[in-house]
Amino acid sequence: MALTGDLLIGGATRHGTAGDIHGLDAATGEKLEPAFGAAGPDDLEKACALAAEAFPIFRETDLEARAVFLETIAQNIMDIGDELVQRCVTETGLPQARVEGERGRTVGQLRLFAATVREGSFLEARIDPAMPDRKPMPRVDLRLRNVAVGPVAVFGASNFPLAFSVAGGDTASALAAGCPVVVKAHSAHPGTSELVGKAVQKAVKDCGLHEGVFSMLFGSGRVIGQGLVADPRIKAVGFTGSRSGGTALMATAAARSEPIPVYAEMSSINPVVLLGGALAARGEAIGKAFVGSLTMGAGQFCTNPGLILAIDGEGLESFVKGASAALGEAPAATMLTPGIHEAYCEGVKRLDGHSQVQKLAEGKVGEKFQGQAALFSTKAADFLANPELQEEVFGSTSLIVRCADEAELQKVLGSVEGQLTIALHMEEGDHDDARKLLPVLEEKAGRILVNGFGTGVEVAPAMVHGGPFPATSDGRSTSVGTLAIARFLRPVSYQDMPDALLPKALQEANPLNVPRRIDGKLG
Ligand SMILES: NC(=O)C1=CN([C@@H]2O[C@H](COP(=O)(O)OP(=O)(O)OC[C@H]3O[C@@H](n4cnc5c(N)ncnc54)[C@H](OP(=O)(O)O)[C@@H]3O)[C@@H](O)[C@H]2O)C=CC1
Ligand SMILES: O=C(O)CCC(=O)C(=O)O
Repeated sequence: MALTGDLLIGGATRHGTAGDIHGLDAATGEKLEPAFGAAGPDDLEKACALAAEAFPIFRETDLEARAVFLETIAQNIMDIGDELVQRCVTETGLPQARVEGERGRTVGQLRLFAATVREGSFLEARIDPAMPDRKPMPRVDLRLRNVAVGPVAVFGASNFPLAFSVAGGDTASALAAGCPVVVKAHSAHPGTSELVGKAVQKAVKDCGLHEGVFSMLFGSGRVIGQGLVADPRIKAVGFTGSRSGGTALMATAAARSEPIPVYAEMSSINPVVLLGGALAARGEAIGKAFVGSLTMGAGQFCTNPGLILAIDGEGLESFVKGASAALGEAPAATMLTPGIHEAYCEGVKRLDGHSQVQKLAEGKVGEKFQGQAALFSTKAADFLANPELQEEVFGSTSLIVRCADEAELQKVLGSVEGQLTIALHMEEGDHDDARKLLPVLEEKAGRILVNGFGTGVEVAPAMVHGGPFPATSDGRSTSVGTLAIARFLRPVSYQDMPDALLPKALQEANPLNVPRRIDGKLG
């Protein structure tokens, strides 16, 4: 399919006239064709108007029809074939196998949401039947279900050009909830975005849905992205990216005359705690495994292990030995954009130049836009005294914090900001120490994992890919897994509503056959 660089506004395509955006070859920095036309105010207006028009119809689509729509998107993405993989590899510098794997994850995610919609428990249907004879007061008939919140703005992420982008988890969960979506495409992979966007647009048509269910705009975040979040027809936002971008959108959403929720996944350094028994038993092996996680995808994962915590001693030295040896062999890797590469190099330079930080090891030197992995170390007291050492360096760099004892380890954990993940490495003999740490780990992170690393998030019902600020803007939510749908739903209660007027999910005969909690019990 020849790329056109057009905006997708409902069922139409049109070339934006507010400036040109070019994808870049991530490996060389060269401009790629075609030029993508940035959206202007009229395009934004049209996309939001169509989304608002589609909303009342789309939110009441049959569950089966909505599930088929999600499956059709998945199939249409697969039908693009190799062209999608090749364009994505060129625009992002990610290896082909990774892009193919991510495509599998993306379509798997869409199909999982289709199954979630069919199953129906996301509606949270509850019925508390009337008790006319209750004394001293009769009880009213109360019925509750979730409804979609309204049109959702989705910001594609640079580092997961498929799974967290145009048809990624935010879009899939918003559509599953019954919300039309307007995507602000990430300028780092516009060709990939157009191909996937057209697959979604075609699915809307294939399934006979209102054209306003999906639109996609190119343009600068500060202009078109801000305009989208400020538009009164948008009722929620999904975002994955930088802390500065996420917090800017939170401020815009909060300043509206009708404030709306922003679900932004932003900054996390994902502490890895190495307990004594594990270090003694297999410190070197953990060090080697850690480098695998650190360098995966050039370290451009929000779950990247950016902080290692352990009590100083022989065990930690064996970890350092294993990690340093593996890191020395780690090839440099092309980063997503020249800007992200530059930010990474600056971050590494900052750590390298810090008077309280020592460099322990480096990966192989690379070419122009390739990131060289690095491992640093500092003392816990210095880490506590220098809060800037907590700042995320987005890429393959990590900092070891050497603690004097358990109390200092607890103190360091208590000082870190909210995280997506915290990993514990332990043996059975470490259970007592781990038990003492669990309360602070629960307070700090959305996912606590054992003897592993946070990279490579499973898309599953029990997954939490979230965490307290700044990991996300709302630690009560997840952007991965079936629970992600809850971000785009709100409960409505119906009191003494005649059966004929009730939504199907709450009618006495349960015509949708959805799970319901009757008088507090699942029936
Ligand atoms: N923790 C994580 O998961 C991730 C963190 N990052 C961090 O972000 C840095 C830059 O990467 P990038 O992916 O471009 O992330 P950004 O946050 O810069 O961009 C993400 C999206 O938000 C838009 N945007 C950025 N700033 C604003 C703003 N003030 N108002 C409205 N929209 C905005 C961007 O548009 P436009 O590009 O047009 O400005 C883009 O579409 C990385 O170096 C890394 O530090 C990146 C990816 C993931
Ligand atoms: O680790 C993963 O698979 C997902 C990571 C992620 O959400 C991100 O890097 O933005």
